[in-house]
Amino acid sequence: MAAPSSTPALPAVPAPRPRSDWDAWGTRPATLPAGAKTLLATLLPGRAHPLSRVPAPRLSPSQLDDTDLDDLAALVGAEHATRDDVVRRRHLGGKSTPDLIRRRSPDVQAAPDAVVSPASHDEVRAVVDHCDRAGIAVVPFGGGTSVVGGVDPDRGSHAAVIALDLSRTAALLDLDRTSLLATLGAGTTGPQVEELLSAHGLTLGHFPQSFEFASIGGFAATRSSGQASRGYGRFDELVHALRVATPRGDLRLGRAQAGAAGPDLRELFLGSEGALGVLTEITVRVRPAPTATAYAAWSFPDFAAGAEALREATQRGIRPTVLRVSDTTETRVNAAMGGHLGRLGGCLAIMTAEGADDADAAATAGALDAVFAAHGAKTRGDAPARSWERTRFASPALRDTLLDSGVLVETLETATTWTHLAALKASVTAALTDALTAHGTKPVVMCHISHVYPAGASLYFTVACAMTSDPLAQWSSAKDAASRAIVTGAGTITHHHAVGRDHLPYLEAEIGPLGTDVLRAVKERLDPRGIMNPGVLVPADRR
Ligand SMILES: Cc1cc2nc3c(=O)[nH]c(=O)nc-3n(C[C@H](O)[C@H](O)[C@H](O)COP(=O)(O)OP(=O)(O)OC[C@H]3O[C@@H](n4cnc5c(N)ncnc54)[C@H](O)[C@@H]3O)c2cc1C
Repeated sequence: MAAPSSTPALPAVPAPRPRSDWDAWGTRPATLPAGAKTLLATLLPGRAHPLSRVPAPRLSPSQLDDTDLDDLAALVGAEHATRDDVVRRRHLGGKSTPDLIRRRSPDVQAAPDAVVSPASHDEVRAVVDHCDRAGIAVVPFGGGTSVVGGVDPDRGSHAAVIALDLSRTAALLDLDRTSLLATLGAGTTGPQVEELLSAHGLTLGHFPQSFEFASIGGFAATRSSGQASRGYGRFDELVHALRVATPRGDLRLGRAQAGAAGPDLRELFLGSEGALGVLTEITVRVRPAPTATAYAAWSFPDFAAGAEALREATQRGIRPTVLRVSDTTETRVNAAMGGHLGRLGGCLAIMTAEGADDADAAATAGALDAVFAAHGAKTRGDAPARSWERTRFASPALRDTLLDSGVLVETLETATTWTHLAALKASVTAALTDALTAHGTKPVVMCHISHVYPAGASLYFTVACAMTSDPLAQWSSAKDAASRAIVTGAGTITHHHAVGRDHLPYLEAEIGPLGTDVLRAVKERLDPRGIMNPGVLVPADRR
């Protein structure tokens, strides 16, 4: 890409972007693709419980008194501290399937008592100080795309809770072109980050499926992983420095490259999920935007062969940008749903590889091809990978359309070592299948390897089944069964969705009682009154 003719001035503020609808993913309903009807007939043998959207939800009344609202308004501007129901309903929580099901309930919806939107670190600092003094819980709210209950309006033991909406902090604050470091306001969303960086011929390369709405502060607070993680690294690997506002004071972490000044305190805040403080400014490693991309796909005879091929390629150091393989069920369902992927059998693997030029990108595809062929893979050209890239942000909106038809679709993820991968996949699949079958709704359980590392990989499950008349109980028992299979099967309770409130009951099985104590001690030191996101990372009732 040619260098821009003039360097845009900093700080630079991005164009505003539409937010996701309050009760769905995205901004407009998705149409089910061709082939979905056949799939629905298989999934819904005559007992659909469709769930409609609620046009005018009833919200819990605000518990924030006039004095506190006035005080907060004085800190951020009257129009940026509000108890208005239309604003509060955009902050009811995240976007898991249970969240979307709850939004369709005619019952009163638990809402934050106010939404407060600071525009800078100093305003965040002032709001946190006020809430600490007044005993008001604070839920940092980035894009609100959490799928683990991370942005639920939980008051804990406090009288009121605010959603601290960080969208007004969106900006490119600083750019060090020499070191390739960009400092961004925490509320900058994925597309805004790329817009701001592309003006300088740069990219961050972080593309989670929630890219369109999630924020850079949220990526850091949840240790997000993007679809291009093989090429660019997980989000935590992209973070150079952080500025944090905690109830006890401010921190600036990540002064120099590769410091050995004791334990790396950035790691305390990467994955801190708003429970320790507010990440206000994030300095990330950026790269020149890619100049060439190669696309390729293969079909493996089975998942074991695909996993083994990905392991070998990764351990040999072959580094495409995106690399993933679906199991046979997911490959078949995608083929039935899409039409794009034709009638592929076996297990589909796709790859994209960025390079300095076409030959460089093609060389990565060629290196993978050589490894994959030895594992029985057949090449499938570039169309499946191009099709995946074109449609990759569109599929989550189908969840809403499927709920309309009485189909529950939800995802969950884990990671483990290559040694335990096959057994973990089998046990989680069995747990989901058994739990949902016990409800009389035999599911379709699909899985793909979404992120690969030399020592292991992540497993991403998608589950679809007919919805019962109590879909929250239905999914809760399946999720519990899967989570138990994960923690007893050498998996992590989360590879990238984070802990939130939903995974908290399973965290101690992973980090042990001492690990839980360490987290509690850090929380007590930084947030002695427990105002920060009560119930996330540390149980609210144990403080
Ligand atoms: C359809 C869909 C697809 C998804 N795909 C992916 C994926 O591919 N990869 C992936 O990693 N995740 C994915 N997620 C999960 C989610 O998008 C990520 O967790 C994302 O990082 C959250 O960003 P956010 O800005 O929306 O954060 P929010 O949902 O607003 O917040 C998430 C957590 O971080 C805290 N938080 C947010 N901002 C700050 C801040 N500035 N300071 C301190 N704490 C903060 C919140 O309090 C909360 O605990 C997906 C979610 C959905 C709904």
